[in-house]
Amino acid sequence: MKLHTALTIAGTDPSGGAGIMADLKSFQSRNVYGMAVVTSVVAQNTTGVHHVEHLSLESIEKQLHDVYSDIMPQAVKTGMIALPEMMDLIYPYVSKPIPYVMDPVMIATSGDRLVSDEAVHFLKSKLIPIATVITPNRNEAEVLADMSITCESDITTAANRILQDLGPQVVIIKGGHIGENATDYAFTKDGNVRTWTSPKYDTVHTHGTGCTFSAVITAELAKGRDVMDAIGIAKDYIALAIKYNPALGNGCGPVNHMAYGLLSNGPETMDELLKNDERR
Ligand SMILES: Nc1ncnc2c1ncn2[C@@H]1O[C@H](COP(=O)(O)OP(=O)(O)O)[C@@H](O)[C@H]1O
Ligand SMILES: Cc1ncc(COP(=O)(O)O)c(N)n1
Repeated sequence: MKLHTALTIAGTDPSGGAGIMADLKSFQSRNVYGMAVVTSVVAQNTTGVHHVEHLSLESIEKQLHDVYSDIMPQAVKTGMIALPEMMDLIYPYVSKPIPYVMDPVMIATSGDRLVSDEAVHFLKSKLIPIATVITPNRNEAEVLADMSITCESDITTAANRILQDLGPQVVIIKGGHIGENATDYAFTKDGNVRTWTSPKYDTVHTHGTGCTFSAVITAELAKGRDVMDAIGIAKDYIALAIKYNPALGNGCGPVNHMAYGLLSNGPETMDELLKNDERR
């Protein structure tokens, strides 16, 4: 049975809620073979970030080489890339002709900063221009567009600035931190705009929502799905994952990666997968 393949390049979360751990859970839930290159080892849990150790450039390079020289991913995402030197190293790998989803991770849900100012500058000048999709939350969009976002028209202005000045194909401004509902806005380079709305669940358990959302998009792009369809699936997935969160930990807990598969009639039952396989 053939599986689609996706790679995440990001930091870790030993408590399993965010970073690489959330990405691999998302890939697996969407029936995609997940691979992971670790950039930084982060001691964190639902209460916050407590220690960060960056891996050496040599280690990151060797991990990237071992993946790309053996199992070529069909889509790649980046999460926490804390230092500009790491971005330099990663750049040639994410510029390969496969979809590249960039989650411009800057600050954890707990409020802890995860990347340096210099890295943000590099993110803007180097990685975002080659991204297929970028998925900033409100704060990240404010930094990228260099303006504050307080209403819907600010979202449009910020997205247009990001598209024009930084040049990704699609920018999704996530509404987890804006408005009464959870509305996400996607703007494409060729002028399309789409929104997806779910109820905003009144919960503190949103640790790893951004990682999960962008990882599901990556998994769907690895299958060759259209970007807008991929975003729609990611939106349904994250809404159910938050709604049915397992309420773990003493702080902002993780989401439920089992919810979407169990509760939605997703297109990919095992039967359908096997049928697809026979057709190949
Ligand atoms: N309380 C919530 N209820 C429903 N959806 C939410 C909630 N918080 C975030 N989301 C959704 O989760 C996804 C990640 O958004 P967000 O939390 O803004 O990202 P980040 O984790 O990067 O801050 C988006 O699709 C957003 O709309
Ligand atoms: C290693 C790592 N990467 C990213 C996040 C952001 O998490 P969130 O998805 O809650 O914004 C995190 N807390 N840790």
